[in-house]
Amino acid sequence: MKKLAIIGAGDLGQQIAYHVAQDNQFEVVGFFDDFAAQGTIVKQIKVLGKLKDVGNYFANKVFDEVIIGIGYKHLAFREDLYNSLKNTIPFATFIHSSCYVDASCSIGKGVCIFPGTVIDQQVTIKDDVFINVSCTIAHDSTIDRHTFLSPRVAIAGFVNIGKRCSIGVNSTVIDNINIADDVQIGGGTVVIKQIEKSGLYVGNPSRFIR
Ligand SMILES: CC(=O)SCCNC(=O)CCNC(=O)[C@H](O)C(C)(C)COP(=O)(O)OP(=O)(O)OC[C@H]1O[C@@H](n2cnc3c(N)ncnc32)[C@H](O)[C@@H]1OP(=O)(O)O
Repeated sequence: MKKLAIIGAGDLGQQIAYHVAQDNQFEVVGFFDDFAAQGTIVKQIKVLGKLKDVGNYFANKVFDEVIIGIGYKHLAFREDLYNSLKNTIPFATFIHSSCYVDASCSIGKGVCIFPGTVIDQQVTIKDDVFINVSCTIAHDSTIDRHTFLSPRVAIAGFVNIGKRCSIGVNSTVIDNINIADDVQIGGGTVVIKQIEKSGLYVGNPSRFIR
């Protein structure tokens, strides 16, 4: 079994560690976190070091692959971190075994998909996307890099979601919609029109608030 390290020992990192271990896909060997002391035990998993230490631990074969457990409030940081490591450290792709992902889909590196998600035909999920529990992504849609889907997001067919977007819990995006980069969607939002500029959108139908 491959050995996995997780960057971020906070809530999201801990949830990833739980699902990965419970699903028996990787052996989780430790966290890297700039805000937790080296050697601290978090949910029975050791903090191996800071982010600057990732390369050394990989060189010493402590882990085989890494995944990022940094949440939706820090997507630009996530992108920088991913780009700084991607040429030297292998990123894991974790798809919980309870998900249905059609064989025609393309799933990038560093992608993490929590239990119960359904992804239909010809969907593209680019690198470092995080998808929380029970999302539905219908056919021919694309989720671009470093985007975060909260629980139970529903995305219809032929939808394109940009980079570094955060889609709130239980939101809906109807078919043939394009959402720009750096868009944040509040919980329960219903998107029925194109979103062409970055910012925060809420409500049914969605409206720009800032
Ligand atoms: C496993 C997990 O937990 S993953 C994380 C899941 N979490 C989420 O999905 C959270 C999504 N976050 C939200 O929905 C938040 O309300 C945000 C980010 C949209 C806005 O938060 P804030 O910046 O604090 O905005 P604030 O609460 O001041 O609201 C601004 C206005 O938008 C409205 N508003 C805020 N959120 C929503 C919403 N989800 N739907 C409709 N209206 C909303 C407010 O009523 C307010 O309207 P008003 O100016 O007419 O009074």
